[in-house]
Amino acid sequence: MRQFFVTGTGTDIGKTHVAAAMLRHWRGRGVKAWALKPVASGYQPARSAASDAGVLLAAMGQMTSDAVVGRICPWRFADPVSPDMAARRAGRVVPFDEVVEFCRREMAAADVPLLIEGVGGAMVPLDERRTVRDWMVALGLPAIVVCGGYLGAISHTLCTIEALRVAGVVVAKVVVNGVGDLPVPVAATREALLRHGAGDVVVFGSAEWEAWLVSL
Ligand SMILES: Nc1ncnc2c1ncn2[C@@H]1O[C@H](COP(=O)(O)OP(=O)(O)OP(=O)(O)O)[C@@H](O)[C@H]1O
Ligand SMILES: C[C@H](N)[C@H](N)CCCCCC(=O)O
Ligand SMILES: [Mg+2]
Repeated sequence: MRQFFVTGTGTDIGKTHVAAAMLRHWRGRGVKAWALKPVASGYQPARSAASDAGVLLAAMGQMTSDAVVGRICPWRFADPVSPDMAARRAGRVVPFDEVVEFCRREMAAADVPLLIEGVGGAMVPLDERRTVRDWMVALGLPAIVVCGGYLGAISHTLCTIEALRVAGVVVAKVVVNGVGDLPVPVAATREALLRHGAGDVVVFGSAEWEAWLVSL
């Protein structure tokens, strides 16, 4: 099954960037993959093309407009904060059961590869009780965990993986997306993660990454 939940160690870590690369890979091979970004905070309708959903739609070769974005991103909130807070500020809530139901419907209908991007890191609150991790547990999809190469990334990544595993979420792949000024080469971050039991770890854009994509 080529369905994955794309999460990460935090916000701005490259979940959308990695998911878009996967979509472009499939599209380049004539495979019409699909992606969802069901819940987004920091969404500006006037800048829909620059939103996560807009970037994913572009990678799928789809037109972007606020209306089209709504198809893959039904719950959009303006404030660029944790989705529970962004929803509250808008006088709304993130309707957890509806979000899960929306994803399940899309999963059941998909006869092409499907990616579901979370929001922020794996333990980001969706409402007063539930986090992204609860959403992942409800869907039961294998996870792609995107992490960085910054100083602190190793611990953040191991903590994220631990939090997922203890809840029964299968981590299919950890993707080290080391951008910017790095304290050590990304390969060294990967080696450290491997040594400490992170599982299957690849550096984004590496030969192993490409080989994995081809194997999917
Ligand atoms: N490998 C990379 N090379 C170049 N730019 C990158 C890379 N990874 C991420 N970026 C850029 O960094 C920014 C943050 O990445 P991205 O939007 O994918 O993060 P995210 O984890 O999806 O964030 P959010 O929590 O808001 O969903 C974007 O502008 C993206 O284009
Ligand atoms: C606005 C941002 N790009 C994401 N949509 C939301 C990130 C929430 C992070 C909350 C937290 O972990 O403290
Ligand atoms: Mg994103």
